[in-house]
Amino acid sequence: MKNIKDTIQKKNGHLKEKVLQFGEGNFLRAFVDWMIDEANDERHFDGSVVIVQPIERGMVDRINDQNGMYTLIMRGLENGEKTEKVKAITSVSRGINPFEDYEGYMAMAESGDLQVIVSNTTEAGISYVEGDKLEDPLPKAFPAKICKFLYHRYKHFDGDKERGILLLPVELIDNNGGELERIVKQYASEWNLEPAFITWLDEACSFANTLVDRIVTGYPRDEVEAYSEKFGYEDNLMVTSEVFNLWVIEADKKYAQMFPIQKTSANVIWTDDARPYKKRKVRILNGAHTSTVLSAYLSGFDFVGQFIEDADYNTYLKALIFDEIIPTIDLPDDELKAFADAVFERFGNPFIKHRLLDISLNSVSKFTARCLPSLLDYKAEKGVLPVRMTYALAALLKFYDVKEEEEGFFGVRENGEKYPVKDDRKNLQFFEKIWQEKDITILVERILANKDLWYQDLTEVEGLKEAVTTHLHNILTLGTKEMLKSL
Ligand SMILES: NC(=O)c1ccc[n+]([C@@H]2O[C@H](COP(=O)([O-])OP(=O)(O)OC[C@H]3O[C@@H](n4cnc5c(N)ncnc54)[C@H](O)[C@@H]3O)[C@@H](O)[C@H]2O)c1
Ligand SMILES: O=P(O)(O)OC[C@@H](O)[C@@H](O)[C@H](O)[C@H](O)CO
Repeated sequence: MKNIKDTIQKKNGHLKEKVLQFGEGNFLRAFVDWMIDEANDERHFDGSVVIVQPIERGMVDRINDQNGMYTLIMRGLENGEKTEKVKAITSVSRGINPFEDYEGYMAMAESGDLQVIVSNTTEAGISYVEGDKLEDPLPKAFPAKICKFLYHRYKHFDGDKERGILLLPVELIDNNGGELERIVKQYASEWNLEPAFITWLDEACSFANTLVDRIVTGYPRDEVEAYSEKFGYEDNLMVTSEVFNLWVIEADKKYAQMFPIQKTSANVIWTDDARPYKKRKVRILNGAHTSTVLSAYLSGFDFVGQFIEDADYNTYLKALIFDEIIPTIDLPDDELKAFADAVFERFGNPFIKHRLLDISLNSVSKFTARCLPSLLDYKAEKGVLPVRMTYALAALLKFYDVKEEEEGFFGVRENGEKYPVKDDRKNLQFFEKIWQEKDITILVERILANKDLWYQDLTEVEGLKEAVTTHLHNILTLGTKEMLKSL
């Protein structure tokens, strides 16, 4: 069977390369590149995307093998009706591996066509790494790479304010644009770059805070053959997602003219304040994922859709969202409830097979960022601890009862199956060691006291140690699901 590149005509081959994208993962390809594809189809943008691989191991070769093209399959319910929309995405002009083609990568800094930089380097990407230098061809930290790239551009164009860049990081951390800007400036100061460069960053560039929302389930492993048959071509980069999409961008409205993706059917909001949207989404949708999937996986489920169908998990999740998370968010009640109802519908999407093990990746930092704020706010407001959220923390501890083997760290679920646990190696080593402790009270105390995990000593939260110890004890004796039913 022929490949997509030999079957589909690249309709936008003539476009100017206006966007540089750090990250070649499923999410960006099913979200940003799709929006740009729509904007090109409707002749609002006329720009293509150059994808840069942010870390040494990646897949830009595979992207180039397909001439940047791939198929996006969007599936879901619209007004209760099942819907499937298929689109061959042709907005990506090419991929660059900067570890192999440094010149090609830096040439982009000199491009007069370039207007926008998008990034998704996971929650780990926007961070400071000590020791990165301007002389390093590719500094390790992503913000250091950006600082060097922008400095090169600034020098090349002699500080021309017309050559600034709109930066749109989509990493799911608080204040993503602000953080990227802060660390870029930290490197600029450490590297003694001239003050005029900082002025250029301030006046010609914009680091926008953004919030993204779309469930992207990636390569449809089990359905690839059927889809290839249907499309009449082979595509190694097929990606599946839900139909729902939302991109909230906090930036000056002038940028909406330059990058007019809101003119398409994509759901894009340009705003002065993205924080309420972010809080609502991260606490309700991502918080619900992280507080449920570990327990559900231990109980024997593999996909989100399965636990939504289960009466006990459904009841647990409703109470968790409506009684424990929503009261901690300061937004109109009807808006929050509408969003939560939509999340239930999205989790129950009959087409979406969202693997619990995929969602479980890096659950410690996810719990800290996505669940802990709700738990602590609830305690502060009501004076008592939220029972389901504390249960979720106990389930996390059980999920991280791991042992290291040659291929990584593994836990064992209640049906005896082994499962991989993926997280920071230091965290996993800590959990392996601590689980040798047989006294549950001591075990919980040591885990909650570890500030490297939670950025604070959780034993200082009144009653938390006791609540988690009781839940964990019951999980170990009654079983994860039996314990959940009793909440
Ligand atoms: N899949 C979704 O439903 C979804 C939705 C919204 C946001 N996201 C966010 O997108 C991120 C990636 O998800 P995906 O589905 O594209 O995964 P993926 O595995 O397909 O892609 C991961 C991407 O992250 C990059 N990356 C990994 N580690 C990095 C590091 N240390 N520094 C810099 N870059 C790094 C990789 O190069 C790759 O481009 C997740 O962290 C998630 O928070 C995902
Ligand atoms: O993608 P992660 O691994 O950061 O988190 C897992 C899910 O919670 C996440 O992918 C959601 O599906 C997504 O954030 C929806 O917009």
